[in-house]
Amino acid sequence: MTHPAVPPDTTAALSLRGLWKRFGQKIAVAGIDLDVPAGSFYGLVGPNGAGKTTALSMATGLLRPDFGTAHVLGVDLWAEPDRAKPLLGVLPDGLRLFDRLTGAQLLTYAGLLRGLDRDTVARRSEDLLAAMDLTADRDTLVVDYSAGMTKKIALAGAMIHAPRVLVLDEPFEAVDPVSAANIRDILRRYADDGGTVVVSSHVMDLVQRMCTHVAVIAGGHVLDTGTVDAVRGGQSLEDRFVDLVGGRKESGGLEWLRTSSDSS
Ligand SMILES: Nc1ncnc2c1ncn2[C@@H]1O[C@H](COP(=O)(O)OP(=O)(O)OP(=O)(O)O)[C@@H](O)[C@H]1O
Repeated sequence: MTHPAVPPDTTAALSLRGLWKRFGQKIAVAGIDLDVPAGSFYGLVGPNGAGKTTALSMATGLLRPDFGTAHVLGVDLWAEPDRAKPLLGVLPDGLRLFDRLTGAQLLTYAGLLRGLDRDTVARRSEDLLAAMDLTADRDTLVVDYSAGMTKKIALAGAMIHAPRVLVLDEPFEAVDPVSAANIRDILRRYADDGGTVVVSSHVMDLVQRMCTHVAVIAGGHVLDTGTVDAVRGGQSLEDRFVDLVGGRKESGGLEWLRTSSDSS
């Protein structure tokens, strides 16, 4: 629940207090408090429908909360969006891109929109295309990219203005293992240099290996939060997640699905 008495942590990369969102009858996020330490690699995990995307959208200026606040490095996002948004790079869930642009054009567009000059945009675009292994496809229309390539160009677009905090919803979904490893290296270097990364993911193994901190969310609430080692407490993160969230089912009930020749 909300703790209005605990003020936001102004040293944190992200400090969420009492975030709340209702869609009709459905309470998607029911009072989330969370502090993401600056310089951390923070994983947000939770079952489908837990409220991760809704919480991240409210934390990054994409969806207005019903209640609560989000501070980015001490700046109140919803009170001062013009100051807070330059600090953020965001890869939203299901992002719609201008996919009739080429990869290179899309990065140019993202850089200019962020107020960078053309030379800086050109230099950073080439660096990012190389880092994402997309140089050979720089002049291909994004509509013709694969799902993984699209994810990578969107991630590059989120990084071009060198934000202090990167918030990435499922950044590794559909990305091949080699590209995923390259992206992990890029993100780890970014965090080592003082940047903060927040990722939502369903892949517990990846979060356990990659993240310093984790928050487990279910039913719109934070169930546990802290360093990955503290949260998993000697178990694998996956086992701890299942303990916390529950919901393992006996695999009965779908008898009709069993392929047998004697079905009528
Ligand atoms: N625009 C919307 N209108 C109505 N209900 C919504 C809307 N967005 C989200 N919800 C509901 O809010 C709840 C939380 O959704 P959300 O997308 O935040 O979950 P999630 O943790 O990101 O899930 P997943 O892991 O499946 O992506 C779900 O029950 C969802 O159906």
